[in-house]
Amino acid sequence: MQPFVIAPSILSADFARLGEEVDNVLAAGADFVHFDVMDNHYVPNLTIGPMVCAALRKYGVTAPIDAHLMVSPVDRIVGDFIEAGATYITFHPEASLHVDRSLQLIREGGCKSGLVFNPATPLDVLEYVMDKVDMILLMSVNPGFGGQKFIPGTLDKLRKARALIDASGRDIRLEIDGGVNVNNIREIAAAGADTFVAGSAIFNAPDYKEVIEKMRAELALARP
Ligand SMILES: O=C(CO)[C@H](O)[C@H](O)COP(=O)(O)O
Repeated sequence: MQPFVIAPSILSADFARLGEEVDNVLAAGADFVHFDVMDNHYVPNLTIGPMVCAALRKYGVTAPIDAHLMVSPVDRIVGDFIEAGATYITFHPEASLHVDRSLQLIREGGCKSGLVFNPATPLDVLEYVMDKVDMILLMSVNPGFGGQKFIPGTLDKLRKARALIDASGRDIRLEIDGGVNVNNIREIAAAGADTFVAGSAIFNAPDYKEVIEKMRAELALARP
């Protein structure tokens, strides 16, 4: 299993001070920057796009940027995120007409690729593209908004995804996104996740370092 990674979702950051917020959360111990892209079409909200990703790189952010595309269509915007300096590009299989091609586009651009599954979306498609994904992201809320409650049924789905990854023998990250906090992160890790997106739990806290340290202490108990 891969080392644990904490990926704060900048959806809950103060957009007016985004560069500073990203600096602060990385200085507080975060590993990745989780970058939520919403198009007011695939999901009922509108956020940030490749220009903001490029701006963060220009500002000096060197940490991996994990771009979660909640957009449809997918392929048209993939090249822009590759250019903008994204590290991972993940998308929802139902949002792409040609899942295999979208994954190839991401890899050919030099980025790591991944698929995202909503709470009620089955994992079936993985059977055919396991060799083309570097990350599997399970949504533990319905996508579109931060600050929602973790859907407990996701724990079983995590166990299924973990079994698929282990059976594949490949180094694929298993990321979880939605309602992750200090109180549930250990149970989520025990179910198989290794990469943890947390938005409101980190950015709504007065001290980012304290929350991230508490999360790491819980993770250490999940995998002693
Ligand atoms: O993708 C998302 C919503 O679609 C967010 O990343 C996610 O919900 C994180 O926010 P929080 O930790 O507050 O639940």
